[in-house]
Amino acid sequence: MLGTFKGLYGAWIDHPEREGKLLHGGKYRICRFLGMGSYGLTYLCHDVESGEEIAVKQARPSKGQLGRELLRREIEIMGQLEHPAIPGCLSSFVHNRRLYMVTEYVKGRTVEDLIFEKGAVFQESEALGFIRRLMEIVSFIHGKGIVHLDIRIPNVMLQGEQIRLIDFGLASRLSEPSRVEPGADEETRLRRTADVTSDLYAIGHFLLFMLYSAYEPDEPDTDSAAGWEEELSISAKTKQMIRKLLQIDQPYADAPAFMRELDDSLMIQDETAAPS
Ligand SMILES: Nc1ncnc2c1ncn2[C@@H]1O[C@H](COP(=O)(O)OP(=O)(O)OP(=O)(O)O)[C@@H](O)[C@H]1O
Repeated sequence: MLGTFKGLYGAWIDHPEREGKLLHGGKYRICRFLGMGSYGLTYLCHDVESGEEIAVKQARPSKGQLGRELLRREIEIMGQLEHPAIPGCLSSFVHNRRLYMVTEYVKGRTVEDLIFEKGAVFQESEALGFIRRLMEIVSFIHGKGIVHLDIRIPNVMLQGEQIRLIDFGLASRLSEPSRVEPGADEETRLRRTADVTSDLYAIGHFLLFMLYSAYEPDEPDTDSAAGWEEELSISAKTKQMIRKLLQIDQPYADAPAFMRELDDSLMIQDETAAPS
């Protein structure tokens, strides 16, 4: 009974603000609710004065102090990451005792939408090329002593030809003590430990999603028990890189170690593709 009540109360207080509502003393107008994450509610807003589109994220009221704390961290971390591929954190404000973060709005599509809604297909060389560009961003973040810890296809967007990485809600400083609970499952430990190998592990899964976009089963609609290594027709080198990213084999020590191998592999692919 208490659980049901808590659930209903949470849904009620997390209800998104209405379109047209003015925030921050009339500075921003809500255009559209973009979505609810584990800890935040995000809106597309207009800056009333400049007419510019911006994204405004609010901590989910039902998450209380933890939600506010995580948003405060996200604001701090995003403030340290000035990079064309990362939406800039423009400001933050408190409205009706609630904390909000203002960032650039990315007008594009997530890789998740591209694959599952648009039916985009990434062949091996395209997927590797995309990952190489994404790794430039990941490597920049790591260089700042930060790990993203949530690199997934809904958090990587394509704006025109440019890749943009969003959602730093779980990002962490490399020096921070781990926030993974001692009894956490293996997958959580691999993804969320504040270490560069966690982002590389996530990149391994990201690459698999891209490669599966081109996968055509021999018999459609039958669930195969085979794993990715049997199902995907990809080079032995790509398989080897994925095994290291997923920590099946000795993992890469850092992003540059993976990028060096990736560059070699892309060069070999180019040479093989070039007409003789
Ligand atoms: N700067 C941005 N520009 C464009 N869309 C954004 C931006 N930030 C977030 N979004 C979109 O807003 C929605 C909600 O994002 P949010 O980060 O709050 O949660 P989430 O990514 O859905 O979930 P979680 O935080 O649990 O991973 C998502 O659809 C996301 O693509």
